[in-house]
Amino acid sequence: MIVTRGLSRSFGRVEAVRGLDVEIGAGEIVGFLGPNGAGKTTTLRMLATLLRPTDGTATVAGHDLLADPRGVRRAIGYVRQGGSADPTRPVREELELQASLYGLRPPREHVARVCEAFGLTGLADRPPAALSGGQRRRLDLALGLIHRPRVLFLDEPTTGLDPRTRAALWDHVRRLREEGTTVLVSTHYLEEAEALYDRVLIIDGGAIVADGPPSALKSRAGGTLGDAYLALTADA
Ligand SMILES: Nc1ncnc2c1ncn2[C@@H]1O[C@H](COP(=O)(O)OP(=O)(O)OP(=O)(O)O)[C@@H](O)[C@H]1O
Repeated sequence: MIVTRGLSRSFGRVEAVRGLDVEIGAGEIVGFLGPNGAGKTTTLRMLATLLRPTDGTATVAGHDLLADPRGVRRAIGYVRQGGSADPTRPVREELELQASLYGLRPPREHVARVCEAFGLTGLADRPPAALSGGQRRRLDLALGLIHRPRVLFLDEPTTGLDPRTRAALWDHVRRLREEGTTVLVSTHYLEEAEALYDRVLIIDGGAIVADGPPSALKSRAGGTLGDAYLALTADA
């Protein structure tokens, strides 16, 4: 579902992502871990066609990033770190607009269900500017999921969420797995990676330093996933 070959991106002299070769199958839920500045966001932005690779290539849901970026965009949802909601448009309208951008005319009930799943029902008439940080994050997630993408990229989705909303997001990701959605999630929460992800990719200095199920990384390190992470990544 996601295949990268030598995918690379430099910013001037900074090699943010260096020759990524990764294959992620349909329905896999993959955690993307790594220190600050390791290259996670840069990778996700390239896969979402928001940033052009300086070298290498990738396909997402069978569409080539460079040859068919529109095909990629139609197949994916992308929830970026800062969120992308229009601060002035009320939540319900924003969700309906997002769905229509993907050619969907969802019945009101679908939008209502998504609002319910992310605790937005009572907030649907408010603009994002009038939401708390965590409520806005929930809207970002709802916007990324409303059109039921086959591939979902989540950039630190649970940062700033309260424990209940975080648990609700986890439930949602488990449901997506049952529906066969492929999800690549960057996170700094190791307990989340252990509880939720089939597989973990650890990136450091722009290169993948580990790739496998959390249990395999733990047994290789002879300790916790935290021990494995610390052994595999360099001090900043
Ligand atoms: N627009 C840019 N111009 C110059 N350098 C950039 C740019 N965007 C990212 N970088 C650099 O590329 C490297 C990778 O950054 P990236 O945002 O991908 O890291 P990350 O793993 O997502 O980090 P974090 O966990 O802090 O979100 C860093 O050294 C960063 O400073």
